[in-house]
Amino acid sequence: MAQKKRQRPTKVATSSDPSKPRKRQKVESAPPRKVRIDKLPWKSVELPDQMDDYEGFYGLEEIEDVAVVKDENTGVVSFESSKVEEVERPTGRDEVEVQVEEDAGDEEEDEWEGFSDGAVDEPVEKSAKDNKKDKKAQKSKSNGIQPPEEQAADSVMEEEAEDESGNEDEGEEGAEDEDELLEDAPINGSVFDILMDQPTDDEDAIEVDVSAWEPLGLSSKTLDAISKLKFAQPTPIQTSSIPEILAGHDVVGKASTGSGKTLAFGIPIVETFLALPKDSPTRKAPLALIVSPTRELAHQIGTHIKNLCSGIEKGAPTVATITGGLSVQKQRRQLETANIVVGTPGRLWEVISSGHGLLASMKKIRFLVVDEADRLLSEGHFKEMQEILTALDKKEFDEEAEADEEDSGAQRQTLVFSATFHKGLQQKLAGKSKKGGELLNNQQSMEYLLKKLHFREDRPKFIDANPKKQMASGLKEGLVECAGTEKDLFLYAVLMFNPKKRSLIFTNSISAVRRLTPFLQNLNLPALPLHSQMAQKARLRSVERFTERPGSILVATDVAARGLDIRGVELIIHYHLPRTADTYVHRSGRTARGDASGSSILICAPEEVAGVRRLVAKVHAQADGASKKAKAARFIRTLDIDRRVVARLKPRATLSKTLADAVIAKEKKHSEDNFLRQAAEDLGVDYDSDELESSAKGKRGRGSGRKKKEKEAAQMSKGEMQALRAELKGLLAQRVNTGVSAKYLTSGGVDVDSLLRGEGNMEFLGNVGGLGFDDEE
Ligand SMILES: Nc1ncnc2c1ncn2[C@@H]1O[C@H](COP(=O)(O)OP(=O)(O)OP(=O)(O)O)[C@@H](O)[C@H]1O
Repeated sequence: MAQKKRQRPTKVATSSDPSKPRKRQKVESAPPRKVRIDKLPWKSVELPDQMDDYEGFYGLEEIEDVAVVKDENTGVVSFESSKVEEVERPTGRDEVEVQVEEDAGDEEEDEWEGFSDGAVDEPVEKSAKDNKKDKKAQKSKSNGIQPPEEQAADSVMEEEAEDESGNEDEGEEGAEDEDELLEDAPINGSVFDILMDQPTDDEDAIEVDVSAWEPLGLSSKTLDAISKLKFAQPTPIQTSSIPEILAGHDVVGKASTGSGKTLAFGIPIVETFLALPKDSPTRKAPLALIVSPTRELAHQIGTHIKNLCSGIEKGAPTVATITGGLSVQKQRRQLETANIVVGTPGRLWEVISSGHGLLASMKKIRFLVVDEADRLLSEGHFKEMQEILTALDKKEFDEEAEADEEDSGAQRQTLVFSATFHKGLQQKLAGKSKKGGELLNNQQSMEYLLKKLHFREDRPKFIDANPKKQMASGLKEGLVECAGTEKDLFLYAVLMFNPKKRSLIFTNSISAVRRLTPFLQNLNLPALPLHSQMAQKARLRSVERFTERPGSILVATDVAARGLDIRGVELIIHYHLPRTADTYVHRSGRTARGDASGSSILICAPEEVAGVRRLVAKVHAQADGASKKAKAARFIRTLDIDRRVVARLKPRATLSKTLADAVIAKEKKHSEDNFLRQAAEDLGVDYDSDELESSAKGKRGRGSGRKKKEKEAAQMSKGEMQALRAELKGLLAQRVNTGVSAKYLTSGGVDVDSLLRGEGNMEFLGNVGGLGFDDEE
């Protein structure tokens, strides 16, 4: 039975707000005209892959942009459409933009048309006209109007759930408010283009000698593309993985952060695509599925592979990035034509399982890549990964009929990459675990999932590109010990000792980010916040500014710990200790990427020092046979900051903290008041904050001291705050003189402002050699 469905007539976008970027222009549409229903361009509907009972749905067809009109008097039903060129081609018909037709059905676009998902790129053959268009797009970018394809790349940050105590859990999609994202989305520039350091047109022309890549057996097309990326030689993980993957093996790859893992799997995937016969149906279907735990990473990987593909003259694969926050319909369309699909598990599952034959084509992929595998195969993403893997391997009735055929899983290669693997996971992946081991007892689910990965070989090739180290070789590690209550002051001091360095400060809570950012800003430091409760636009803007402005400081939760590939991060400061050794590795991995060097400094209270040393020892455990304690001492130095200097910085830090706390307490009180007022209104009672407070009196419990302080801070008057600001300004204008020490006296004291400008007397920095604090290196 043919099912006919009436589609809502397409609205043509109009806007009263000229500042809002519009994808389509307002067009004069033809008036609706009566049409013959049997003459319309009906489209057959593909059935969902997951539907068990097809009965009654065979032959389902749909039509768009047709209104069903019932005559009130006669009861006769007729059909009207304003774009029916397929039926009756009217003469002199007003032009209707084709785009309208393409987009019909995506309801939200009637409201907002500033960005398209645009994640599928056509990386081939840019004509002069295209280049011109690109330049134009660049120009509009600087005007604040972003080309749609770039806006898509911008909408990438993962929305993490975070509890009050600041435990940030990078859960996937779900909780996201699409409307908010759409509203937030358009910002200047594509963060991921910036992150990936896209070459300019002029730079494009320069190619480097890539003979060092030749032993890997790549085609000249791929070598040319690598040459355009200016990567003269492969990194160790690329050298080891590429030939194994090209030889058809499953690979589990481990290599330190920033060591080029993306291209270690990206290059062989692209190479395999290029080697497909011209008429291979796979050229028009997905060849690889790359799953990543976070949106930003997925987009980074997508951009990275697209950059490689854009250097291929002809016939490059198309790449689609499928993450939450963007329209499912559009992503489905992109997926339909993509050869390489990168995405986060939640949205991937949502799109793949939405029907339209996508699952059937995804089942034929030749590569499944699990990036940041330890993260993807653990809590949070487990369920969605499991669903994807089950669906990819599930045989349909027609497949079952072909009993002799090999498992569909055996057709595909599985590539698993990370900088960190739990020992148990590593053993499991390498096929070496003993039955009854820790993993089996404690993580039955992971065991199950590993089986689901369905390696085609009993033992995948385990490649550990740097078995001695998880940390980048250019990384120096240090710790600063201070009283727990003085962490803010010491953070300020460490930053002062590192003038003009692009620094990333990690905290374990959103509230700490909220507090530390204004604390540092009050002290004239260029601090930017980043946490999961920020609006997406603000998050992207922070990353963008951090990327663009040398010497800026990003204060972030662990949302920034994995994968962010920002060039030139010189200093990582762990304001709060990382909760696990792996987090330490990933946080610290945001600096010293590739051949670069960088420092990682932990700020510890005395009671935290022992734990930190254990953690660092664990990270370096594989280095050699020395005792853990000896290793930790070797790898992490205690930085001996001159306490007299810190004492001189204290008055300004205290003032700044008082001001930052007051602003936050006021904001908090304001939102609490609003909440309680609303609750009282809902209950139909009067709201009296004093009454509430007096009823709470006497109930002294945990946190009451803090609450008292908060209350005092919230009550600070405008005048008092102004006075504090003036005092702080005065202090910041003064030189910080270390005074007593003959050493510093001879050096003429310390001018903090000139230090900030990178002009200070570096002797100020005290005895902290080896971490880039001084000129000794
Ligand atoms: N052969 C190469 N030569 C020089 N640079 C390279 C090479 N391969 C990759 N890179 C660059 O190194 C940087 C890090 O690469 P990538 O993001 O793949 O690292 P990663 O190992 O995945 O890091 P993480 O574990 O932190 O995610 C990127 O900016 C990339 O462009």
